[in-house]
Amino acid sequence: MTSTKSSLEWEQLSYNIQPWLVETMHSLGYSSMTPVQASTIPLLSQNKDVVVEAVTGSGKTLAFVIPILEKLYRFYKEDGPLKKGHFVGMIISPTRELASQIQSVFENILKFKPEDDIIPEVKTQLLVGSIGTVRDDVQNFLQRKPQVLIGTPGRLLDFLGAQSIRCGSCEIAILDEADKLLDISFEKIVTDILRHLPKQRRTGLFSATISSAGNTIFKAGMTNPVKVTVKSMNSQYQQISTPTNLGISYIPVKAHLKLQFLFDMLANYQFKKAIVYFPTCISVTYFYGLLQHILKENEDLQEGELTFYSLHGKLKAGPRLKTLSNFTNSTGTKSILLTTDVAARGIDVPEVDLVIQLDPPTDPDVFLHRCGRTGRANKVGKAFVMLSVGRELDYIDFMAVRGVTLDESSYSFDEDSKFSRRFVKGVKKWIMADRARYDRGVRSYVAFVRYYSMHSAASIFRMESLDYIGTARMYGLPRLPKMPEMRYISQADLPENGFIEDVNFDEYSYRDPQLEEVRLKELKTEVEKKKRKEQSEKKKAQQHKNDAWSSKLDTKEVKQERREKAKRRREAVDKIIAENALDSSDEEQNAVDWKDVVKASKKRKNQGVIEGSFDDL
Ligand SMILES: Nc1ncnc2c1ncn2[C@@H]1O[C@H](COP(=O)(O)OP(=O)(O)OP(=O)(O)O)[C@@H](O)[C@H]1O
Repeated sequence: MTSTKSSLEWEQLSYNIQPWLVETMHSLGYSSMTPVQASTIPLLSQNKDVVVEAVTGSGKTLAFVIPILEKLYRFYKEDGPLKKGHFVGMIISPTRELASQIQSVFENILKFKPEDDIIPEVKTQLLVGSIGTVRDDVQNFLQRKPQVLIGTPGRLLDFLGAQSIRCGSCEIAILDEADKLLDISFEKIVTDILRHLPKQRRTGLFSATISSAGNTIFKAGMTNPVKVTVKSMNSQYQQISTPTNLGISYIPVKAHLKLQFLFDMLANYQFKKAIVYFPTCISVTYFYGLLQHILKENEDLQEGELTFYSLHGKLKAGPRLKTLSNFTNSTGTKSILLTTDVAARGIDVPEVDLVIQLDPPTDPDVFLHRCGRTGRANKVGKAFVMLSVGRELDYIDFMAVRGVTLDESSYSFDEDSKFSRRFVKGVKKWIMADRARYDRGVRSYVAFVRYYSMHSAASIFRMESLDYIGTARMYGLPRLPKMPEMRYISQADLPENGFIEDVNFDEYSYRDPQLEEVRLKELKTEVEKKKRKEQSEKKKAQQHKNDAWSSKLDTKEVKQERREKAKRRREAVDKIIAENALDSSDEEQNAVDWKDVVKASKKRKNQGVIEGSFDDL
């Protein structure tokens, strides 16, 4: 079913939810339901499985949180309090951040729950990796008795494996960002989790990008689910896959200017909170360091005008959640979260009004999720994606087919401005101040090239067309790293020994004294090795000269000897013939033949023919 419901009062829901929930929605400022809530809550609260595809920021979270609470009430009414070790609802999320955010949605609602209620207390438990141990989680669960579990796949599966955990009362399971949870990276764990749960439970799949393909439904163990689709309309009343208030633009830019462009935009564009997407974890760390330095040194910006935050999947769960909460709660300055696709899906920071992608993601669905971090819940948002001039511009048509319109950005940028030139100088100074930065830059660059090769739209993002040198310049690298992909650079363009800048690598030092000591030692060994090699080559060359002379002499002597041998043989044959001729005149012909035979035999020898008997000739 495709929803056409516009705003609908909570009181008008076709299924009567708890009255305190209706009041709570008003208290939280949600005066009416969003279309996805109006369509999904009655279905899931009763006895339907659902597959919900609704644009980013359309309120899908409440569309499953309310039915879970409803199921809980029904359970208490019909079966009384939960037995020890049991729970009623489970939500699976692909990231810790999203799991934690869903828990906060529950907490915000539960603050309004009346005390004199059929359920004395409703509790949730967060189950995510690298926060405590599974044993701690189990102990905590048995003590606190939460009715709803929210977690990431790995930890949830481990948790369910504990003997004291009972799944028999589980009435409802939700897969948030279901397409991600059922893709190859999580599928096995998620289907194992679902196997622990009772078959007669309800299941809901939610995402902004999900297909109702039989395979997905089969994997999730659903029977006859209802598909709910909520799209939005553009000004020409056409259905689109992005929220109406979200404007998406592309920036055609040369590869080496991307970072300059980004910094210029962050400094000059009006926004409150921005999310900037980088391709890999290491590139977030690398560019975070670089941009922090540029910011410190920059005279054009006021102190504290911009604040950067760095978030990626290689950080531990604790700092990750803390960074996101700091970014969410930041006020005053322009706040910028530098991140990877770990923060592409589900993250709801209502004040984010700008999203910038340095490159499109390898998966086109993720493009929608990244852009959708802004323009949520009818707020206005702007998303930009940088495309390298050339073949990458085909991405515009590629996304149009998917119902996503990209307009050309009107933001202008002057690469020769003082601001921009200072930026370039700043990058150079930063990278040259410590060779460890170059090493990290090289690793980031190599990781980017590998990332580029993983684009599912491989005909647009071709390895042959990537601007390797421009990209290395954007990474601030004075020298191209040696890697197999360098074969795509034409010989005419390939800089000699990979040098993009004139840098003496023998003097390029590490700031860390220990690293520098090792480098100097290695350099010394290298120099000595080189010297030894040169010496040995010199020696070899001399020897070769001598050898060549003596072998010349050798060949002269050998030839002479051979000539004399042949002469002696000829004389011997002539002698035999002369003696035989005296015996019989008939034999003269034979003598000539024999001479021929000897000649032919010699010829064959010289041609390398294996010699047989004379009869073989
Ligand atoms: N009925 C409502 N009225 C107004 N705002 C709402 C309503 N329901 C939810 N919201 C707000 O809308 C925002 C987006 O909601 P939510 O995070 O559930 O979106 P989503 O559809 O799950 O998005 P995504 O696909 O990106 O995960 C939240 O800030 C939430 O508070």
